[in-house]
Amino acid sequence: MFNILTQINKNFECDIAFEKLKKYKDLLKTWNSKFNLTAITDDEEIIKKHFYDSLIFSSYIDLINQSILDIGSGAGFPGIVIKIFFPNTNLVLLESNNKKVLFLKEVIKELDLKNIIVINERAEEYTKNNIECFDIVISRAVAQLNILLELGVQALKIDGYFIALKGKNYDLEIKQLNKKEKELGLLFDKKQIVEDNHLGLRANLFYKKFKKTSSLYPRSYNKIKNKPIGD
Ligand SMILES: C[S@@+](CC[C@H](N)C(=O)[O-])C[C@H]1O[C@@H](n2cnc3c(N)ncnc32)[C@H](O)[C@@H]1O
Repeated sequence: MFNILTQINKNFECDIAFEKLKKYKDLLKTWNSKFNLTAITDDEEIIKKHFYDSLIFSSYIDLINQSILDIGSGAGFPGIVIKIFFPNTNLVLLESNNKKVLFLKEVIKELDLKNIIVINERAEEYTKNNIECFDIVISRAVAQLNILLELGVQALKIDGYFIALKGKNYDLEIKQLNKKEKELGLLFDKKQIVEDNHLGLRANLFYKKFKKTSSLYPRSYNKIKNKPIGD
């Protein structure tokens, strides 16, 4: 059922991981009827559009022993899936929605995942108080790049990677930044483009932190939203 994942990495062929993934999928479907966690409910679609999509980036970066912050984890993408396949990572799932936080905690308990916690807070508050704590900050489908990078950059260590999992409009989002990511202490490093019949175009963008981020960032959410960097 999960064989498609071995296209990303043949080491993903592991009974324990697949067992956890199956449990996760079942929990997602059960809780979805109460909490409306995802519009994707078909088994094959969950595997491709959530599980597979959450792992594509992992072929471009070494995740062993890395501390990772997943901003706006929602129902656990990509954070929970990363944890299942890379058990020796340290994961923080950051999510502002209470119901999603309850679900994430239930998944962690039921799948018996270790070194992973859920924080019920907004990213712009959390990152202000957790400066340079993570090797990797990652996020999928939370905000446009010119907002997202400011929300998360303070929490990233120097030389760490900010990875934004994006779709077909990634080019426009990069243009909107007007190269102002440098002001945050980030440099565009590389991109991974994958085109697929079911997923469409996926663009995983890797930014590297080259210097400390000014304490001016992140600004309040209203300021970020009304005047994103690069505007
Ligand atoms: C569209 S969902 C995407 C969820 C998941 N990353 C995925 O790809 O399926 C966006 C999630 O980000 C959360 N979110 C939005 N802004 C946030 C913020 N500033 N801090 C923390 N979470 C946030 C929302 O509550 C929501 O669960």
